[in-house]
Amino acid sequence: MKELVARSLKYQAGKVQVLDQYLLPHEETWHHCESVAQMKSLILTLKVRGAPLIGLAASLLVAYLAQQGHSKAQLSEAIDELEATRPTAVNLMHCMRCLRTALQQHEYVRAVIAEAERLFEEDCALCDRMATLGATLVEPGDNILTHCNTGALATAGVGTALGVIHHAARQHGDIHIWVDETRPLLQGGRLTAYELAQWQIPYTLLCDNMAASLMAAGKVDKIFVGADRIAANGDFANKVGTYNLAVLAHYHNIPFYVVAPVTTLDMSCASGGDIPIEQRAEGEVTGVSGSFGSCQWAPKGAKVYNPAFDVTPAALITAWVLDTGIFYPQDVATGRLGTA
Ligand SMILES: CSC[C@H]1O[C@H](OP(=O)(O)O)[C@H](O)[C@@H]1O
Repeated sequence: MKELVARSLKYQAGKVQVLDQYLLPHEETWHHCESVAQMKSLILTLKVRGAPLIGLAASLLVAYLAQQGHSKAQLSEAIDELEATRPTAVNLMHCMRCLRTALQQHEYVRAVIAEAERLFEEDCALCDRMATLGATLVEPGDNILTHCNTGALATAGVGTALGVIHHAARQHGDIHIWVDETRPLLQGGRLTAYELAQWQIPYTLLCDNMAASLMAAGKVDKIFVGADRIAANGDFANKVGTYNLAVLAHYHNIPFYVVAPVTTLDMSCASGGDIPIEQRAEGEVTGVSGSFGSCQWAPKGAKVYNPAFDVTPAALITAWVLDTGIFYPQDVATGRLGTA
């Protein structure tokens, strides 16, 4: 396998290495991953996270196991297990489907390794295409609001929605970013703030429930978010709280853009109602535990609702920024969403 290096995932010195995103921003710790069980745990605990990245990390691990001499049957089992780790982000299923096809080849070891390398390098290239396309929608002086984390940490390239912001800031210089902290796991407050600071892009952090008053005050010009799965009719699933922003943006006539690789499109889902939504543990809502502290604020035994994602209907979306182009509602209506 060739050396592959991204912001939070790399194959280097013969090892699959992942940056522990749960410990960011205060600790940069890399884990060396050698087994399916270990990769599943890293993905389930969001130490490895981000729709494109979880697919790529799983792919690198399968390629590593192939290189280590695992049998076709063992690799097939590994692919099935990894594919079932998190149900919403379709990039994971896309990557595992690609490896399953490679595994059917006679020279399956070489084919699986080549496919994992292709997926990694392809994601890096299409992040740049999306960022370049999306930056054409940004104007000098824009105040842009974003949700969760969709940067280089979540992909093999510059990111999706945050990649657009990165390229737009390089072009216009004077844009400012409103960062939703993104309860309960604070991907915005911990990771997006961290990436924007490293890129020296001005930002202001806010609690998710503050976005409405910001829009009412006319302080948000555009909203850019990522996606975990886009249905055939343009509805999409993304980090919970995205739907809130879309409804508010519609009410306040603020352009609302979703940015994702075309592999996020799942034509087998006719509409958003067909997208499986991951439900997560109560402890993420009742308190916090990790490098950023540990305490429980809710009473013991509190009942909790903790969906990791929500679904935004296509009617609330201004445009879909994919690596194959920028698509508008009329493109969805004529079945052109995603076509190059
Ligand atoms: C380019 S990342 C897309 C997507 O993934 C994130 O989910 P998670 O942090 O649970 O892995 C979030 O929904 C991002 O918008």
